[in-house]
Amino acid sequence: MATDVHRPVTTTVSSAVHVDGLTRAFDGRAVIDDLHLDVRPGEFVALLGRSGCGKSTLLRILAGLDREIEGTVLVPRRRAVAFQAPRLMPWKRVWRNVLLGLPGKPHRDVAEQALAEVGLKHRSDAWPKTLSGGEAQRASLARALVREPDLLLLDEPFGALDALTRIKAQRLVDELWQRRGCAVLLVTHDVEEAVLLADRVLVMDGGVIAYETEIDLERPRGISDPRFGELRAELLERLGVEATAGASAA
Ligand SMILES: Nc1ncnc2c1ncn2[C@@H]1O[C@H](COP(=O)(O)OP(=O)(O)OP(=O)(O)O)[C@@H](O)[C@H]1O
Repeated sequence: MATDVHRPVTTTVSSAVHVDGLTRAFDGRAVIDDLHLDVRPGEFVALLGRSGCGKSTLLRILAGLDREIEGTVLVPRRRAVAFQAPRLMPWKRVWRNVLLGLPGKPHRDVAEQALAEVGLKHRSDAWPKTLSGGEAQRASLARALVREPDLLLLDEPFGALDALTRIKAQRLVDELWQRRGCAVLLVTHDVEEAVLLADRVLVMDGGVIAYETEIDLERPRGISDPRFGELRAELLERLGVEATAGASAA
């Protein structure tokens, strides 16, 4: 199911992401330095790491938005990305934003189906500026979903949302992932969010995946589970943050 970022050829590689010896330098400084990563089809992976360690750079490479790389990157042809800023075109109604960039002339129903999935069908005709932050983020998710991705790339999609909206958005992504069965790579600063949602959490440091841990918790997960606290503490330590009650940000 995977295809090469440079040469979009379908291969028989049985992973949703296969990265081998990836290096990306800016002005002679390698931000990603011989990185290896495999994501299984349908796996939910969260990527943590201190600010500036290269998380977004990696995500942009996987999205095919940055090709100035060395190494091997195999990803599915059907992949979609949602960023922290919803990036909606203000002059297009919500449903038209959802269809933006899709090949052919997809029917409005296609957009409305995706909007229904994120609970936003009733805002289909709205202008982006009239949406709340949470609604705009859901529209951005709908735009990713209409691509029927085998790999969904999320770059801090909840970062700008208030706490309550964020919890709702996390639940929505969890539901969508379970329903769609696509692989997800979620870049986040929030350790609790990572432990709540992911099958596996990676910590990026020094240009590589420096640490990873499987989240061996049943779903649905609750932060009151003692094992949740242990995993949270373990990851915070890896991020160089002292775990105190209530600390979650990397
Ligand atoms: N286009 C670019 N030109 C030059 N330097 C860049 C470019 N894009 C990223 N960088 C640098 O690469 C490093 C990694 O940036 P990146 O945005 O990937 O980090 P990040 O881990 O996502 O950070 P944050 O968590 O703060 O979003 C930073 O030092 C950044 O300044």
